[in-house]
Amino acid sequence: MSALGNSTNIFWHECPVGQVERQKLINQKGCVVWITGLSGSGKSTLACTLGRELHYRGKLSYILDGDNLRHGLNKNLGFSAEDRTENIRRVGEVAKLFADAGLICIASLISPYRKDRDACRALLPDANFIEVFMNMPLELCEGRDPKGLYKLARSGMIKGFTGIDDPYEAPLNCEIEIQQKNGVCPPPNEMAGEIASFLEKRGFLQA
Ligand SMILES: Nc1ncnc2c1ncn2[C@@H]1O[C@H](COP(=O)(O)OS(=O)(=O)O)[C@@H](OP(=O)(O)O)[C@H]1O
Ligand SMILES: Nc1ncnc2c1ncn2[C@@H]1O[C@H](COP(=O)(O)OP(=O)(O)O)[C@@H](O)[C@H]1O
Repeated sequence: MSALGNSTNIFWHECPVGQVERQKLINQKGCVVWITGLSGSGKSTLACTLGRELHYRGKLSYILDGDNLRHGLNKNLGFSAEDRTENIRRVGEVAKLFADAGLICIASLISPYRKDRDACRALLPDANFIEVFMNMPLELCEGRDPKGLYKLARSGMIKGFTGIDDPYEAPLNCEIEIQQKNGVCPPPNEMAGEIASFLEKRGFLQA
């Protein structure tokens, strides 16, 4: 019996079919690929390309995209520091469940605060949390501006926009950092291939 947060008198129920059994069934190991970076840095594009690459290889994955989750699970949250922290906490917990189910969970969120990303990492065995930093310059992201949000932020119509008047804390010890090469952003399939190779080498693509 334990007391956690606001819940008291709660019990953990073990089930005979666990993560190991599920992983054997689908011949892969559950983990979380956490993609962080500025708006417009290419997180969602990379998440989808990696999902497709894993699908081709016969591996089950699921994408948790910040923008999409704010249409449902997180629709009561805004962009204050507290709400972003709660957003990341919830997604970290959901990602942990997907990894426990045996899936390769691809989370793509700005996740601007280091302590929040580290808290998600701490929910899993360290090796099972693969942090990918989309290290693209603000000028590139702002130049892309596919949703016109940077323009609105510059004009003051959006307050607290990450990279403009709200902070982004770059990872200090991420597993994979993606940068421009000779001033050019690598194509999404090249980045996805790099992550898939990492997963293969670390043994996640077999049980
Ligand atoms: N103030 C502010 N700052 C940053 N981003 C904003 C803001 N307002 C709206 N948006 C849109 O919300 C998307 C980011 O959602 P996330 O859940 O990933 O953000 S966070 O991790 O909680 O910071 C982000 O999507 P991406 O461009 O895909 O990153 C924006 O489209
Ligand atoms: N590797 C890439 N090279 C060139 N353009 C890209 C690349 N990745 C994404 N883009 C483009 O950049 C814009 C932002 O990408 P998106 O994946 O929506 O970023 P985020 O999810 O970080 O906001 C889109 O218009 C997308 O087509």
